Amino acid sequence: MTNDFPSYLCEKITHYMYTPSEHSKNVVMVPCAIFEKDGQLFAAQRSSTMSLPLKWEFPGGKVDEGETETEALHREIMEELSIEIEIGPRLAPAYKEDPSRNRIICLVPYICRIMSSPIILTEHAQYKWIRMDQLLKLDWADADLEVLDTYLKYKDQRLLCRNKAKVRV
Ligand SMILES: Nc1nc2c([nH]c(=O)n2[C@H]2C[C@H](O)[C@@H](COP(=O)(O)OP(=O)(O)OP(=O)(O)O)O2)c(=O)[nH]1
Repeated sequence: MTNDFPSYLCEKITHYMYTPSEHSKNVVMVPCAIFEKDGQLFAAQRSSTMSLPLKWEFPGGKVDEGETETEALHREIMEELSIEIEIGPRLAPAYKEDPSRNRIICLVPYICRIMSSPIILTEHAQYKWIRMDQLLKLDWADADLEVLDTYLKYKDQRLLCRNKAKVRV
C-alpha cells in the first residue's frame, strides 16, 4: 500500500497509532532507504558482529530522540555508507516483533536517490546492486523482505497507472 499523505503526516499518524504508553512493547522506528539504479536495487549485508548477522537489508537505522525519520535517515546513511541522499516517497511500514528485546521494529521505507560518491561502508560486510529477478536469492531480514514486497507492488501500480494514462491519450 502506498501512502498518499505527506511524509510528516504519516510519521505523526504512525506515532499516535503506536505510542509506547498504549502498549507493553516499545516501538522502535527504523527508516530505511531504497535505491534503484538501471533496474537494480541496492542491498547491504549486515556484518557478522551486528544483530541479525549476515542478513541482507535496506540501509538505515533507528530514529534518535528528537529526530524526525528523514533526519535519522540522512544521518544513518551518512554514517553507514558515507553518502548524501535525496529522500522521496514514504511507503507503508513493515512491523516485526523482536521478542528478545521486548520491542517492535517499525521499518519505514523511503525511496531515495544517491547524491554523492563514493559509497564507503563503515558497518556492513558488503553491498550489491541486485537485478529485480535476483532479489529473492538473498537472505533478507524479515521486515526488509516485507518492505521489498511493498516496493515491488508500488512499482507495479505506478507502471499500471502509466499504461492506463497512455491508453486514454
Ligand atoms: N532492518 C531490520 N532490522 C531489524 C529487523 N528485525 C529486528 O529486530 N531488527 C532490528 C535490528 C536492529 O537492532 C534494528 C535496526 O536498526 P539499526 O540497524 O540501527 O540497529 P543496530 O544494528 O545499529 O543496533 P542494535 O539495536 O542491534 O544495537 O532493528 C528486520 O527484520 N530488519
